[in-house]
Amino acid sequence: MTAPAAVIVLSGKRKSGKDYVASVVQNRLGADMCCIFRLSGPLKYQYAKEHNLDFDRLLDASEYKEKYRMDMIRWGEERRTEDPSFFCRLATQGEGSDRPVWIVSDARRLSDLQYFHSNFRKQVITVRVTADEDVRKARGYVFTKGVDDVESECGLDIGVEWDVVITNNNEARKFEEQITYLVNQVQARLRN
Ligand SMILES: Nc1ncnc2c1ncn2[C@@H]1O[C@H](COP(=O)(O)OP(=O)(O)O)[C@@H](O)[C@H]1O
Ligand SMILES: C[C@@](O)(CCOP(=O)(O)OP(=O)(O)O)CC(=O)O
Repeated sequence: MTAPAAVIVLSGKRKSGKDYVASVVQNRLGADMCCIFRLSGPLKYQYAKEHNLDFDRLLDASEYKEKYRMDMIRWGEERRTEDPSFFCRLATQGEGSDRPVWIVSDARRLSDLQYFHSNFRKQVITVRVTADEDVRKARGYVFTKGVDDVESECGLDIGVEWDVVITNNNEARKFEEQITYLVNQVQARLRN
């Protein structure tokens, strides 16, 4: 495997816009340069297989995914307890891993950040995507006990110094400036 030049690790609460930011950044850098990896990808794949569910429907921002979220969290925790880097490793193998920029769209736990920091110390750019609660609600967020008050959503709320913070509150100009700052950070690493 060729090591990537930059690894963007995104974190943020449900409906803050992690996937949206990942695709905006990918479009800016070009799909040939850049690959989006979701830690929840291999988790959902294996969970769907074991529970006879529709993997594709677990991938989009749908009610179907929300129906199974709590149980997927529980199931994923069991795997992570055995091996904290299990999903980080699986998610970043395979198609796209030869591209120079990786975007990991969904870090949730300190163990996720530790994995990327220890394997890609110089390349990592950590990014927190934030949005106000009313904005997240307008995008479909509804507080759910057992989901929004557990590590899956709160594990990185405090104690992390993010390299970049992107505020995604439907303020196009501010959003654009922050994306440009992030893209510049990536380009600096591509030049090194
Ligand atoms: N800046 C934005 N402009 C327009 N739509 C957005 C923006 N940010 C997020 N959205 C939309 O809000 C919804 C939730 O965003 P998403 O990226 O799926 O959030 P997350 O991955 O954090 O749960 C999606 O339908 C997405 O397209
Ligand atoms: C069980 C999960 O992997 C489900 C994650 O699904 P998405 O990554 O699609 O979630 P959002 O972007 O927050 O809506 C969460 C976990 O704790 O691993």
